[in-house]
Amino acid sequence: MSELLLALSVAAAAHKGQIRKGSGEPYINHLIEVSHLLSEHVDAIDVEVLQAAVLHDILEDTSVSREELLLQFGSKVLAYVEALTDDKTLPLSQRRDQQLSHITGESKAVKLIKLADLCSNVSSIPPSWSETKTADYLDWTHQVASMCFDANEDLANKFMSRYDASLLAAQARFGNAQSGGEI
Ligand SMILES: Nc1nc2c(ncn2[C@@H]2O[C@H](COP(=O)(O)OP(=O)(O)O)[C@@H](OP(=O)(O)OP(=O)(O)O)[C@H]2O)c(=O)[nH]1
Repeated sequence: MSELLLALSVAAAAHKGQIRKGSGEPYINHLIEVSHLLSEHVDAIDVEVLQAAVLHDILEDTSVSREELLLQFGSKVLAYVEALTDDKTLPLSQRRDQQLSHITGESKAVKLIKLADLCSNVSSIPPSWSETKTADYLDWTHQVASMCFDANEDLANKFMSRYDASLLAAQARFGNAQSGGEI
């Protein structure tokens, strides 16, 4: 318990001032949701996996270093977080290619966190996104999530129900393929 609270406290300080694109909520809410999804759907989950879930964006989006993570949380948590960290200097299409080529070979723990992250993201589509951007994002999250489905059936079902709901919401908003739209 205290280990998880330490991760939440470090993440809250590091992501201070950052907001979610979809809802405008504080970014920490997303990290809480991802760890909550894991604790709800995965039996006997290791605390290191929950800590890494809370810290999964910290190297990508804040100034916290690998050395600090190693010192405070150890090599296992650092390895999980590194596996979930994209190289933000690359263009989006290359980052996506890298994710697709790596995810199949990742550990069960990394796939669980990725699946929970995508569960959160798929039901938080920013209202400012265009039809094309929304359709592309839904397709992309489905591709990556599918590669993680073997990690946990319950979480896979959760992703699919949220994906279906978001697809319906997008179709209602933009119109579906029969009416000439892209979704
Ligand atoms: N769906 C969603 N995404 C949000 C939200 N707030 C932040 N994000 C982040 O934004 C990225 C998706 O937006 P992009 O495709 O980069 O598009 P944008 O910069 O034009 O907004 C994802 O990161 P990523 O590193 O590209 O992908 P991922 O591996 O985290 O999924 C996701 O983590 C939100 O409220 N909803």
